[in-house]
Amino acid sequence: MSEPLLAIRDLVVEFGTGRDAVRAVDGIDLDVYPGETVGVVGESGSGKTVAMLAALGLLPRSGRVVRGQALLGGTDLLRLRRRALRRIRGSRVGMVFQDPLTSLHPSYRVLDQVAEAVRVHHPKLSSAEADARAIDVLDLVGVPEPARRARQYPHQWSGGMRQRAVIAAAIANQPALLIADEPTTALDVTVQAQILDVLRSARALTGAACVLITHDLGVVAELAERVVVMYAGRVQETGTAEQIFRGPRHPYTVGLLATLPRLEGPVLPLTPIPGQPPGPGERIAGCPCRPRCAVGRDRVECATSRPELRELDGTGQQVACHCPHDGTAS
Ligand SMILES: Nc1ncnc2c1ncn2[C@@H]1O[C@H](COP(=O)(O)OP(=O)(O)OP(=O)(O)O)[C@@H](O)[C@H]1O
Repeated sequence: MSEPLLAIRDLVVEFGTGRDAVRAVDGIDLDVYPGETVGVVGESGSGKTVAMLAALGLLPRSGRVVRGQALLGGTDLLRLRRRALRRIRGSRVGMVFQDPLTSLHPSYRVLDQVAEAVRVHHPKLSSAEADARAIDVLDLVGVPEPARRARQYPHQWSGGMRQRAVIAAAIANQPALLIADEPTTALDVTVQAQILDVLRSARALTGAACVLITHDLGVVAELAERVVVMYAGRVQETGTAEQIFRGPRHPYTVGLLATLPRLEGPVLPLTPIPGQPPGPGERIAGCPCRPRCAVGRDRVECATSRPELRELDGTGQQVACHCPHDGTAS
């Protein structure tokens, strides 16, 4: 395999300080290879967003990286100065967040905002050239009549069209990496499939690798080649989409999959995973999944020792569990 484009190593992120510090990301490793899509899944609060924000130098003031590396093409983003990082964001890395309204400024025309994304990284372009490039990209992401529509303001666009504009701004500079954080969650169900299609074609057009952060395994099944399952700030399982969907080894992943509606076979009621994730700042001695795990709930080892992420049988699939599933059922 080639070198990873993005390699996150032992990343630890905390909010607050001293005894009140809350560890949101607790030593994760994550590799993204050129051109691939990695789905990062987990329930709300599992640390997916914070991990990526930390890697890109976008943590809110109360958050800090305690240790770790985020290597993009070998350069540690966590050691870069703000200006250098800003240059990388929007050029080598494009970002799409959940709510397009918060990514677009309400008082500027869509055209100005996409053209600005172009101009920041190509300062020598004239404004007419940047506008033309912006209109081309809006066309690529499926905005109808882009030359006319782009002169409107975000509030004149539907949610789905606004997300297309955000995707256009994210890919305008041909990034090597696209980070999409819950890109369809705020949208109407009918529009979600269209936006997934737009992401798929954005990926194909740019050849960018993609980190797709979502709590929705259905979205991951549609787009990702590899899957990382997070819980309580840690990676619990990782493997190819095929491995995770057909032979999950971590009881938590098995539970997550049971919450997925099935298109084939009898219609079964959805089974939520019983219980709640650990609260922020809760100290965990053993496996963080144990209180919600039918397999490990009463095992002493699960209560006392933290399972490390390890490869089980030479397939590349890794799991952090003392008593993994045998992988024969999903
Ligand atoms: N601004 C903040 N201040 C304090 N703690 C925070 C802040 N943002 C996140 N956290 C902490 O980090 C944890 C992980 O949050 P994160 O947003 O990464 O979760 P997530 O898996 O992306 O879930 P969601 O899908 O709900 O965003 C949260 O449970 C919370 O304890």
